[in-house]
Amino acid sequence: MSFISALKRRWQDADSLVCVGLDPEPAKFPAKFSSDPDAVFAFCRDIADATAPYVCAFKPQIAHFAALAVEDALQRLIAHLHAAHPGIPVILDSKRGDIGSTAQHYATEAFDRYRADAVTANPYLGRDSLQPFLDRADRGVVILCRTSNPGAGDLQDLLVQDDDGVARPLYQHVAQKVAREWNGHGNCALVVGATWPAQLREVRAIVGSDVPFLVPGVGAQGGDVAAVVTNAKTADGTGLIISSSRAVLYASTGADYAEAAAQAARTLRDEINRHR
Ligand SMILES: O=c1ccn([C@@H]2O[C@H](COP(=O)(O)O)[C@@H](O)[C@H]2O)c(=O)[nH]1
Repeated sequence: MSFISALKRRWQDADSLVCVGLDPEPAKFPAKFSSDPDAVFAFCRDIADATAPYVCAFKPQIAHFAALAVEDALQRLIAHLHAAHPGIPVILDSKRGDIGSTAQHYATEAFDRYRADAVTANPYLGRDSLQPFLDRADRGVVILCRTSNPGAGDLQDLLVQDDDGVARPLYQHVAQKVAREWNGHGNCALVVGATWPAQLREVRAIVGSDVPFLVPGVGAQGGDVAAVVTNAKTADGTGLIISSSRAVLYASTGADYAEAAAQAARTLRDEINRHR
């Protein structure tokens, strides 16, 4: 099943738009992991198993594994997610982007090595840099549009003339490219941060209802859940993958870490659903 089909099914089956981000930081792990040589895998597995009933997707962030030189733990974690939670799509957050010949290797890394259902990608190098990802029709390509960080506007807000001579911010061009040219296989999604409610509304107006949004920035970054849902949901009350990492992962650093993570994911799901 394609990424988009699996996502749509999961939105319905779990009645959830929540994505749990898997961003391991061993310094924040509960004490029981201090002498575990496989702590990164074990902690992420426990969090995923506890939160699975409440999510539409998982999003491991590759830098958190690579910095610790535990890419093998990421590989085993994604294998575990597929085996233990079939039907929950896995989005590898690696924000790749390079010339086409190298991008081909990044696509192989994400989809064949890690077996991710979707990958985040940076559009800055243009269409050919995304093509190896776009060509994998069964997998998702989640393209950075308006990111959640405070400096997002430094480049993404720069005004650029479109083909009709109208000046638009760069992030709107990305949205237009996806809607009009890059989504031929129907496998694109966009990253739009929860910290930018006005831009969420603008981008939804540009792309319509066929392009899901991955929305990081609720929880630790302070994004307003109600504004996200109100401004960016589609007519059927879906269209969103609202991602939270630290606020779920480290809801408790005590022995109850898994239960606390499950509670945080459930609470977020319920808050989102009140506004759908
Ligand atoms: O615009 C973006 C794109 C990606 N991210 C990633 O999402 C999580 C956010 O973590 P929180 O702990 O929920 O703040 C993290 O992996 C980022 O790399 C983003 O925040 N904004």
